[in-house]
Amino acid sequence: MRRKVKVNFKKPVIGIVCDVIKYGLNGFHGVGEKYINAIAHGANAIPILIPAQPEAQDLESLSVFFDADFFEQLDGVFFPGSPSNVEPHHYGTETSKTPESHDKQRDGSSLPLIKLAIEKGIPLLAVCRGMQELNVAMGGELHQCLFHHEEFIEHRENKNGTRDEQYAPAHDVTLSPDGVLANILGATTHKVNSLHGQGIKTLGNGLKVEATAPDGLVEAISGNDNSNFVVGVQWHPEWQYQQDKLSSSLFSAFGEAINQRFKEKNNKSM
Ligand SMILES: N[C@@H](CCC(=O)NCCCC(=O)O)C(=O)O
Repeated sequence: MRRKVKVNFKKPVIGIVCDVIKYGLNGFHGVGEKYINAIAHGANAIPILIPAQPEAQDLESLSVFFDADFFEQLDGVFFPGSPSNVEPHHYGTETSKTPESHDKQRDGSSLPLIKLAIEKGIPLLAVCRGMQELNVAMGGELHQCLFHHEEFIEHRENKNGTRDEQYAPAHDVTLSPDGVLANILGATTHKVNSLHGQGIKTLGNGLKVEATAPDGLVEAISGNDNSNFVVGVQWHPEWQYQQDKLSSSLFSAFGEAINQRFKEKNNKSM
């Protein structure tokens, strides 16, 4: 029988789900560095990278290790951005317009983990692809190519721009006056960066709109049960988060939510 391993960390721990990236013929599990930085220093938590669990070319399924018992020991979970797209069959569309950009293993990790985190009350923050996953996990649909729709402004970055140019503020968002983001910012408009080709088409169950772009596209969402921290943003708050009030406040608010869970867990086990 497998024994339950309990680790007592001195600080809150946030699990970050990995992408699976192919280098040559081999798969590597990884997370963009700027996300790890913002979780560690912006949310003040130990970042732990969670490998994708579904079986693959060189991997027997890891679900026996990364199960509900494991995830319940985390203080928070973070779903970072990625150039890959959620496979559309997860939201009821069989034909993919971007078949070259999928990451089946990440889908197979993120989507069940989002549902588990919400069910178990584990604080959750999701960025860009992560926000799209949050919507899909809750039964929502995505536009596969926003740029095929005339009603939307250009939400993609200029691929020829420098990194600073690509992550520079690109358009305004209007924050819902009674939402989590407006509350932590103390204002209802903000300028955000924009580096995505997909976007929310229909909203998932149990979610509410936190922010919209000038073209009406949903730019941020949250759980409509205020008892737990569940937030997803389409932009990239992790980019130079210290220099932007909404970004730094968002990571601090996530940090406060996970710290609260950390303290409650420690009190229970005393
Ligand atoms: N592929 C999706 C999601 C976009 C996204 O998450 N981009 C991240 C880019 C790299 C990074 O900064 O981590 C879409 O195009 O909508």
